[in-house]
Amino acid sequence: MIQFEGVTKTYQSGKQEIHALNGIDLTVETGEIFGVIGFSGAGKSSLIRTVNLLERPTKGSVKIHGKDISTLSSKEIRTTRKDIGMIFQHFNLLNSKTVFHNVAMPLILANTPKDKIKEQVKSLLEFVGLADQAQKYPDQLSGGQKQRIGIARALATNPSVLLCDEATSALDPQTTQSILDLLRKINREYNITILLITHEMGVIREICDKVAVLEAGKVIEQGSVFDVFTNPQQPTTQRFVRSVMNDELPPALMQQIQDAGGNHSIYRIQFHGNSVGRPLISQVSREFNLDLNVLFGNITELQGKPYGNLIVEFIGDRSEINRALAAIRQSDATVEEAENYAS
Ligand SMILES: Nc1ncnc2c1ncn2[C@@H]1O[C@H](COP(=O)(O)OP(=O)(O)OP(=O)(O)O)[C@@H](O)[C@H]1O
Repeated sequence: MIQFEGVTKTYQSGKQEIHALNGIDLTVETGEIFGVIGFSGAGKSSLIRTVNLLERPTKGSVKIHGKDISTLSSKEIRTTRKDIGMIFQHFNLLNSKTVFHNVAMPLILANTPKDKIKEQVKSLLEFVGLADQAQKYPDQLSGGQKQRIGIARALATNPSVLLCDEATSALDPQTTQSILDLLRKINREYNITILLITHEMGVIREICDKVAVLEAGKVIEQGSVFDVFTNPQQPTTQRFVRSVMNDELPPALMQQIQDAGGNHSIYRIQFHGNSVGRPLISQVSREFNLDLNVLFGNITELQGKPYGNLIVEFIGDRSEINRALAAIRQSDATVEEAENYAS
């Protein structure tokens, strides 16, 4: 478990004070994949650097498995470092050393016997799918392969926590997917807690259990990925969610609605849980004698749960529309007026 309690980080830049973190309270439970998202300058790197002991909080504490890491003795720091693996956007490999040597590095530093190193590096390279690349140099490999070496190196000391600093930001979408699959495998098979920072909401959607949104050094929203994606509260969170959950009407259709004039009753309906599989729209149309014009729709999966999103024009008697909306709200669905689309 990682706990941030009132974490503040202030940098001194000449005479200027830069408040990178302003009282962060977050708890990452053991075995969780926790994502922190924010735009550039939000404070993500500063946050992750307080966990790997590269920065000390100006105020507040960071606890790993209940222990405040700022009060550790140098011996405890060495032990704690072994318990925290880290991977980086630009991999941070030693280009003059072989793949084998890069992965072996943390074990060499920990004075591990040579035969043990050989055995462990072999099994790590097998785990990340690079068993046949041990004698190559990083420059001879692709970005995805380099990140796999980074991951093998991070796992060498059997950490219980893995920190990922924009680990897929330099990779193409297909390679990103394979690295995210590998991270999920590490989490599930070894119960390693993963804390990742990213500016890509797709990464959060793909593998995280929980998410926190960071803005100007503060957590402005946090929760389960399902809750935050289906009901984002803050404008910044809504922007991030929109970047991956395309639920906007095509401009030509929007124009058509506006050109038609009149009062449109256009609503956004979100289906969760049991309501996803039900023929709610046709039932409502029949029962309340309404025409329902589906303008947009998609069904996706979040954390293994189906989630549907429809934008629907209700055509018919106003009082019947109101009754229909009340009936939809009674099921596992939420309805809100899509005001932007009305003329
Ligand atoms: N060592 C430092 N000295 C002075 N200011 C710093 C230092 N490190 C970060 N900052 C400042 O702190 C703020 C937060 O930076 P940080 O790198 O933590 O954000 P970030 O969300 O990781 O951004 P990016 O995605 O661009 O890396 C920024 O205003 C940055 O300029």
